[in-house]
Amino acid sequence: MPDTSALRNPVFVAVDTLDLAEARAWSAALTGVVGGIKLGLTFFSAHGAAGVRAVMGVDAPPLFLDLKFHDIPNTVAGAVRAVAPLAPAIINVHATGGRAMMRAALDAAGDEAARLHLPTPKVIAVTVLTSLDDPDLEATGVAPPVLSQVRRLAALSVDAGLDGVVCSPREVAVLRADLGTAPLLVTPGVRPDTALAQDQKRITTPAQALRSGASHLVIGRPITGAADPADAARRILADLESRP
Ligand SMILES: O=c1ccn([C@@H]2O[C@H](COP(=O)(O)O)[C@@H](O)[C@H]2O)c(=O)[nH]1
Repeated sequence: MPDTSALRNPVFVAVDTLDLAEARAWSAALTGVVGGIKLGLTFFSAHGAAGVRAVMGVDAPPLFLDLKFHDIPNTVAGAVRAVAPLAPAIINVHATGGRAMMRAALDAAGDEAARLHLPTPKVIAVTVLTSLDDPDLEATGVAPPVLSQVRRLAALSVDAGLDGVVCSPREVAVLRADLGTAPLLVTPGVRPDTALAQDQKRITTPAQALRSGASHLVIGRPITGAADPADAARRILADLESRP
């Protein structure tokens, strides 16, 4: 079974590119360095399941297939069944899809993995995108602060039986206190001190995210945008190891 334990290596690199050759090169360079590879909407929309297979070599670390499904329960269940043969370690849905949709995703993931004799993927839910702040949330019709909405959706996700949530590292400490040690708390919005925030609005450093209780850190452009992605990832990991 793929090891999704964050304690061994918490960093999942976000491979966000339209270019298949570039994705393969990053994956090869980062295999053995990072704890996992995250493929999301950019890559999957361009290359689909065949692209995922091309990027995930035999030695590749666990796959987080970040497709953020958000639809009615029957449709999400179908999408989950469709990606199950790719053997992702983690898949996700939007928590705002509601309890029945999250249950449908969970059930489909378990049933299809069993049918295919594959390990069951962890199913987690996105709470509030890390690119949103309080005014952005309010503009969507949801009352701020973001933290309240994150707590509400995280509680709903765990109550629905999901394995954890995607949140910003800024919410992790509160969610650990709310939910305990079991749920995966997967955090994008992670930026080393020297990196630009870019379109991320709720960020912390990798060390702060881990110290707060994140189980997995999703880091994309600070690694893939570097001249030497493997070196950038090693620096982040060395920094994490050097801190108590
Ligand atoms: O709330 C969310 C959910 C998912 N993401 C994804 O994580 C990576 C972050 O990449 P960076 O380059 O480190 O910003 C990206 O693939 C997003 O789709 C997120 O950022 N926030």
